[in-house]
Amino acid sequence: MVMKRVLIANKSYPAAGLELLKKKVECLIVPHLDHEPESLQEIKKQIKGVDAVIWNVKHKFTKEILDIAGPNLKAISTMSTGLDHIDQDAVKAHGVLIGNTPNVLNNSVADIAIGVMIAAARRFKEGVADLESGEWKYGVNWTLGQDIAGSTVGIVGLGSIGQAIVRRLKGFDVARFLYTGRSDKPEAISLGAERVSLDKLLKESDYVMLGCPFTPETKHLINKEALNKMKRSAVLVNYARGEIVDQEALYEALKEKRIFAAGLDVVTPEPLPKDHPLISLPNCFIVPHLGSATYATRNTMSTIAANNVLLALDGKPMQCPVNY
Ligand SMILES: O=C(O)[C@H](O)CO
Repeated sequence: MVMKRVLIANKSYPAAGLELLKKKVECLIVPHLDHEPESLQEIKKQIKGVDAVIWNVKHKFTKEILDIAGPNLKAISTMSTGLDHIDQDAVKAHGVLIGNTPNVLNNSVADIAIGVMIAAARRFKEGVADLESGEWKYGVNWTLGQDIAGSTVGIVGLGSIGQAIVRRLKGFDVARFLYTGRSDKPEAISLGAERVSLDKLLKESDYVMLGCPFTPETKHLINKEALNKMKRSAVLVNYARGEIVDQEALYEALKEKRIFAAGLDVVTPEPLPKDHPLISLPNCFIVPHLGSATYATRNTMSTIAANNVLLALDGKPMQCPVNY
C-alpha cells in the first residue's frame, strides 16, 4: 500500500508530533523556519500532491496554495488556536478538513498576558534599561507604575484564555472584571465578570486586555478613537493578534502619554523590524509572540495537530476539528 504523504510546513515542528506522524505516514519537512525568505517557495514546491498538511501560522493558507496542492489534499491542521491565517471559505469549497489546537495553550498564553501586563504597568523596560546603563536612580518618585489590586480589568473577548486570565487575576485582588463580546458567556457568572459595551469597557478599565479573534470586524478595533476613550493611567495588553490594534494610533497614544503603557505579545508584522517605532518607546513592552511557547504546550500542540491529520486520513473525526 502506498504511504500517505504529509507536508510539515516548518522545520521546527516538535518531535512529539513528528514521531506520531512518522509511524504512519511519509513526512515531507520544509527545511526552513517559517520566517525565512525561502520558506514559502519551498512549501509551494513540496506541497504538490500531498494528502495532508501541518501548517504554520506565518503564511496564509490561500486558494493558490490549495490549487498547488491539488486534489489529493484531504486535511490540514494548524498548530494554533487562531485561524485567521487560513482562508476557511476556500478550504471548505475544496472539501478539505481543517483542524487546530485550541485550549491546550490557554494556561501558557494567560501567563504571558499577565507577564506583559505587569511588565508594562510596573515599567520593567525603563527600569531594566536604567539598570543596564548604570542609571539606577533609586528614589521615591523613580519608575512608579500602576497597581493591579483594586483595579478594573476589561477583557475584550472572554474566551477560554480570557477566562484563564480572570482566574489568575483573582489572586491579585482585582476589584472588578468587565468583558465585552458578541454574546453573554455563561462562565462569566462564576468568574464574577460583567458584560458591558466596548465603549464602557474602554472608559472604565485600568487594564484593557485584547483576547478576541482577528476577523474583518476586529481589524483596528483599537484605533485612535478607542484609545482616546481609555484612561490616561490605563494599560493596553494584547495577547490575540497584532492586527486588532492600529499600531500608528497606539504609537501616538503612548508617545503623547494618552495611555500609560502597552504590553504586547503580538504585533504586526511578525517578526517586527528592529527599527519599528513601537520598540523605541519606553512605555511599550513587547515580547515576540511567546504566548504558547513552553516545551510542554508546544509538544502537546504538535501531537494534537498530528492526530488531527492522521485521524482525518483514516476517515475519522479529527481530535480538534474546526467545524464549518
Ligand atoms: O493562535 C494561537 O494559537 C497562537 O497565537 C499561536 O502561537
